[in-house]
Amino acid sequence: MLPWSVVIPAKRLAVAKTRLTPLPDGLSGSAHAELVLALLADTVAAALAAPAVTGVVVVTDDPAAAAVVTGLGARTVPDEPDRGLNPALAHGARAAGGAAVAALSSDLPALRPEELSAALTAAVSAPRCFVADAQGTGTTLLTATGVELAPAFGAGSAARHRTGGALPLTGAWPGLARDVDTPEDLRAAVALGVGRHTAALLAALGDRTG
Ligand SMILES: Nc1nc2c(ncn2[C@@H]2O[C@H](COP(=O)(O)OP(=O)(O)OP(=O)(O)O)[C@@H](O)[C@H]2O)c(=O)[nH]1
Ligand SMILES: C=C(OP(=O)(O)O)C(=O)O
Repeated sequence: MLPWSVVIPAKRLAVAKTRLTPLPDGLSGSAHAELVLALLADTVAAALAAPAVTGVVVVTDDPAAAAVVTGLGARTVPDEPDRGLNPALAHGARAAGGAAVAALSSDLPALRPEELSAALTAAVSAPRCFVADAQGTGTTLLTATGVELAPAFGAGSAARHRTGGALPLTGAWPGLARDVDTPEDLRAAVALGVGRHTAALLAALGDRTG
């Protein structure tokens, strides 16, 4: 098994995941940031627990996100060069170093460590591989072994990654594919079973709103 470095992007929590506004009336705006952070924390925790993963690098300038993910055992690097998601991922991949690097979405609360390990084990089939999201249009995992990561995340990224020569990987990894962009996605992730950070926050939000 190759030793994989996993790079996870996280822009400032307050401005991230604007499509995810499931919060009931009466909750403070900080609940949105708490939810974005819980999704990130569960993703990072699952990645760190994957046997194939030797280290996780989170690219972020958000102090709260940095505190939580370093507490879980990840490393952080500054959000440079401040030109958006793909340059940030390329920067994180260079900082991570190593011959096997993967970019992972930050919004996978139902990710299981064994799913990520299975996908990374399959990712030796080609120099660059990717896993599409549950819709089939986006990307949740992009891998590179011995070559540049060349990330092309963003709307419609699955087609871009395929056109750019990355091999699509499929497998029995529903939590890896289930990214959370909308309230509906969050419900689907909860149905799969979310990690402890997201589960605790949703329970607390339920208590706060009665
Ligand atoms: N470090 C870093 N992460 C980024 C940057 N842009 C986006 N991200 C992260 O990449 C992921 C996908 O980002 P986007 O698709 O732009 O937006 P989003 O936060 O998912 O949500 P929407 O506002 O609902 O589109 C999220 O985890 C973001 O935090 C960036 O410039 N730097
Ligand atoms: C960045 C992506 O996804 P999203 O905007 O849905 O988080 C992507 O699928 O490449």
